[in-house]
Amino acid sequence: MLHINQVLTIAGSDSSGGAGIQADIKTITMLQNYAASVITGVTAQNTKGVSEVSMLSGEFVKQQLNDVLNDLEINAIKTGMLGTAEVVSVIASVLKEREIKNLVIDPVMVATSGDRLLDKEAISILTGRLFSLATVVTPNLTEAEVLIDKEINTLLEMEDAAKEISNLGPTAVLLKGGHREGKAIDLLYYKDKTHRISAPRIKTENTHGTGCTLSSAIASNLADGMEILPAIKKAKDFITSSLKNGINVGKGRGPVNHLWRFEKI
Ligand SMILES: Nc1ncnc2c1ncn2[C@@H]1O[C@H](COP(=O)(O)OP(=O)(O)OP(=O)(O)O)[C@@H](O)[C@H]1O
Ligand SMILES: Cc1ncc(COP(=O)(O)O)c(N)n1
Repeated sequence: MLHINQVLTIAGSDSSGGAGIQADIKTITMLQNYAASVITGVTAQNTKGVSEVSMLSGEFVKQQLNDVLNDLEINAIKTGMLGTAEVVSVIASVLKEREIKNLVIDPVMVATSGDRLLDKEAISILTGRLFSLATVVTPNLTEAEVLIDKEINTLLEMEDAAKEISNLGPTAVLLKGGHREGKAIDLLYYKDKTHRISAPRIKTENTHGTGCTLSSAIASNLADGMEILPAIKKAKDFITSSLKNGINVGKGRGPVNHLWRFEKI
């Protein structure tokens, strides 16, 4: 019987299919792993923005999570849109109790369109209770600015920020530079060292779901037993390729898109 590694995404649904749970399942599947999904909430959303968010109760999220973890052999977990303090609390309690090994936290706060996806009061619970369980946290520039309460402009400021965020307890911090100009440089702070993970900037409007795709790819690579640095580098190659293949779906920022050409190593 074929063995397949199992990856769980805990995130919200994007009705237009480009970000959130839908992006995660596509990514994990493309990387030839099995995707389970605990849904935290549902967004009414398209490529132009989010019109409505409806969150599930903490209790119902907990039930989904326990049902999955009681049955499947999950090798890695990624979290995306968590929405409320109640949901973040429940997830932190369950994951702490279960001693999860490979946990990637994408601290989704605001969609590219500017719509809020995490309540303000949930941020301190996210940083105080979930970050310390994480293998990697993957803030974008705006999220990092909220986390350290400082503006970040230069690469050196990005380095300092990644280091400062690592004080919140994750094993590694990948500060994404997708929203800057020039090369797409992400900064990894891991084991007291900074690494610049760089790729050419792809000229495209179709960037919906880049953060979700990157964090799912990292989780999937960790599930395969890869170490943190190669798992992140391979995920960066994956998102760069998926950006090159972005498709014109919808009238706003279209989704990234994957080609069937990634062989398992
Ligand atoms: N135009 C681009 N060309 C190349 N790489 C990019 C581009 N835009 C984003 N990236 C890369 O995509 C990944 C996601 O980064 P980004 O900063 O966009 O995260 P995000 O804001 O969380 O994503 P999202 O836009 O989905 O919210 C990073 O590796 C980043 O460097
Ligand atoms: C359900 C959900 N989760 C995450 C994002 C962030 O992705 P993006 O910043 O690309 O809009 C989103 N838009 N929707």
